[in-house]
Amino acid sequence: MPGVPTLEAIRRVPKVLLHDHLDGGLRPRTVVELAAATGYAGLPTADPDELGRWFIAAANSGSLETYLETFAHTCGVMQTEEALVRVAAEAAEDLADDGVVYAEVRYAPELFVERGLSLDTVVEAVQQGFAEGARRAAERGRNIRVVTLLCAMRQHARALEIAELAVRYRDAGVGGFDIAGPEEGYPPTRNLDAFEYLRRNNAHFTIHAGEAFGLASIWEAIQHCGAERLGHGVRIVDDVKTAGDGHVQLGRLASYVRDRRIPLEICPSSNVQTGAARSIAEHPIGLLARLRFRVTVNTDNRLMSGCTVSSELAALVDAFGYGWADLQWFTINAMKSAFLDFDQRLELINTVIKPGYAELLD
Ligand SMILES: O=c1[nH]cnc2c1ncn2[C@@H]1O[C@H](CO)[C@@H](O)[C@H]1O
Ligand SMILES: [Zn+2]
Repeated sequence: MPGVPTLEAIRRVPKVLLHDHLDGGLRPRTVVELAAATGYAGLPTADPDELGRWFIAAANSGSLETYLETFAHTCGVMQTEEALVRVAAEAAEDLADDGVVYAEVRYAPELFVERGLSLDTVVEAVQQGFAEGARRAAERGRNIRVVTLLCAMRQHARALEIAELAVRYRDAGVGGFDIAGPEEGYPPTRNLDAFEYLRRNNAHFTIHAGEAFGLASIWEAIQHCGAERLGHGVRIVDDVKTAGDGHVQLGRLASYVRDRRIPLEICPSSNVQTGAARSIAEHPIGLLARLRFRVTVNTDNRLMSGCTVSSELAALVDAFGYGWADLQWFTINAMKSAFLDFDQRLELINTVIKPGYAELLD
């Protein structure tokens, strides 16, 4: 089936996901059922279809801060071990059904302790859920490997504690660390102690930067904090100048990011919803991919954007005319950038990804 990649065909090829939030990927029906089971009374509606539409509309706000308000409801229903196990298991199954073969799913453990769970219990419940979900998917012939990333929230002051948690569980499925939450007013250097601790312990971390705020945030994340990857990072285009004759010139920071092959975890639909990009067609990913930055394509929040990895890729095919070779490039970029041992990354590239695209490339 070479030719233009359709959504159905894209769903069948192996894909890799590096930036997906556990609390942004629940099934609407699960939110409703967990609200009933746990006594959470804050949902705007108990009808799953309506609720799904509500999340997308509410997240379509044009600002990161308003977009983030929708997480009160998902976190509200994720305060018990049973709920965490179920949400993680369903996430693994949904990603596997979309053809994702390797995923890094992130969440902030500190958001799930409102009813007395300990941080350790939260991590163990989520790991159990992913193991169960991956096993159920494998029974249906869908193999997926899921690694978790622990986020600290920028506006709280628990980053060091969460970094320690990530290191404590690194041999139990936790692949790394991240900071999330509102970007403006919360520069990554506020959490320098956490990043220094992680580096001393040879641990992996990415930082949400260059989404709602610009180059200063990206520069701090890389040069002060030592981030290996950038969550979003789209604002790096502010350091790329295109002259009237089409000549493109990279500033020092953009050059550094490209030269060092620092992965950009791009989430197109999410960026349109928060106002970081005007539309998919005008999204900086087109330019960044053309300039051969280490671009990866991600969902961010499947519930709030009503998307999957396949639908994000299909939207890019529509907007930029990408073919199978481009989709394989995004996928291999992501696999190369994963917080996974080098030999395991290589094995997935050679035994799963390349064979999955081989007959589509002419
Ligand atoms: O695009 C984003 N930028 C910054 N923070 C985000 C984004 N998406 C989700 N979260 C935040 O990350 C927390 C942990 O998963 C979520 O609760 C949400 O507040
Ligand atoms: Zn994110």
